[in-house]
Amino acid sequence: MTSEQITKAVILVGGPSRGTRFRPLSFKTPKPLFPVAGRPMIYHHIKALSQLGIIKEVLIIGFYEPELFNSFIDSAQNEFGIGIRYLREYQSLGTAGGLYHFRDQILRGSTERFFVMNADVVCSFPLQEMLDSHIRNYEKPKCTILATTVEDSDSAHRFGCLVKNEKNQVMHYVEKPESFLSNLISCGVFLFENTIFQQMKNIKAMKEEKEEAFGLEIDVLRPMAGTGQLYVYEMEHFWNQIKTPGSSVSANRMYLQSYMITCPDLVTKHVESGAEIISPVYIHPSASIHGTAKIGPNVSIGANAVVGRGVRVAESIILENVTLKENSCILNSIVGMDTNVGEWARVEGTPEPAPNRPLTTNGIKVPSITILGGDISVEPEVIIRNCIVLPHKELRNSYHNEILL
Ligand SMILES: Nc1nc2c(ncn2[C@@H]2O[C@H](COP(=O)(O)OP(=O)(O)O[C@H]3O[C@H](CO)[C@@H](O)[C@H](O)[C@@H]3O)[C@@H](O)[C@H]2O)c(=O)[nH]1
Repeated sequence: MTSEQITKAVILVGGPSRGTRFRPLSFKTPKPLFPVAGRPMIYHHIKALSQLGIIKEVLIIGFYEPELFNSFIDSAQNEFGIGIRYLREYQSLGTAGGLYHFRDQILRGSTERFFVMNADVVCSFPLQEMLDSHIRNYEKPKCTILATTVEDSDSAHRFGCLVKNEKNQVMHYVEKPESFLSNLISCGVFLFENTIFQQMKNIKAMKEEKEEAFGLEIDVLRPMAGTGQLYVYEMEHFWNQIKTPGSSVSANRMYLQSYMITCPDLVTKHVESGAEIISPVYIHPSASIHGTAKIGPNVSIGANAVVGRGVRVAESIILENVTLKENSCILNSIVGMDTNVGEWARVEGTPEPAPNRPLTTNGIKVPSITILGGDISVEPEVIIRNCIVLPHKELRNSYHNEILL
């Protein structure tokens, strides 16, 4: 086997009925295109795939309207020189259902094997290492799963949990187990041999009879555990899920910090006005930053944003067409597009302590990052702290720990 035989990759993006925990940020932009480190979430997947140098085509599979992806696909094809297509499921077919439905497209051109990546992960994507171990070390793998160890055993139950042997073969796989199985979890990135579709054919027939959803993890991977065909590649660098808006702020930080070392062209080192930049930061070239502003660390600022005199921004994502007026301060927050923050206003949150915890406890909102959903006006001098604000609001007073509908 040689690595040249790899030709394809699939990114599973789901559709509008999924990713509800990501609201209000997914109202205008589909979650897979939400900007993290200044680029759409799945840009980072495609960038990593392009660095392998052998991927001929990336198929984005989901049940969003195809038009939503057109301009992203055009610009990513130009940048990376890889064919990229969006394939739409007529309805949610499940994580294996979409793959199986489009198997002819995936296999077209004699595809030997293909990556499958969940869209909603932030990851250092050690794809070359994963591919090398799949090819070199293993006897007869049908699939290799990218895995990582979570330190906090209490959170392992939110993922696919794996038990492996000394040959890195998966002996047990349980998707989101009710009781503790293992700290080794699936990162939602897989490498399949093309023969997987023969296996899927039989399972699919049974599923159709029962009219059940067809899931990659439960229906395909779990039965492969203990058969010697399912392997694991354990990664060392950063990985996380992006389920909540808070996790997109951590994802922003992880990509910016990593690009500062691996890809310095993707971060901004200085701006013409001479504003103080505390790296890592990404600022869109069309944004205007006053020379007395102080930006960073871990900030991304979108197109046409205007950042005024004396503004302070740290640990935040500022989307396009946002205006931050004189001496306003934004910390641990996401400011949605077309928002205006008045002079001396403060928008601040609390870094997410534990991802996926409930929004409220006993009816009281738990402190978290602040999210201004978009098209919001924050009047001068008000303080918005630990709040989630839905779009199209005028905030004339200060609010703490509230969800403003
Ligand atoms: N095309 C398509 N995509 C889908 C569908 N359903 C979900 N997806 C996409 O498939 C990915 C997995 O989503 P979920 O099914 O919601 O699973 P999860 O809770 O994120 O858990 C998965 O990822 C974890 C790592 O982040 C894994 O640990 C876990 O085992 C599993 O693979 C996401 O990118 C989601 O958008 C579908 O019907 N069709």
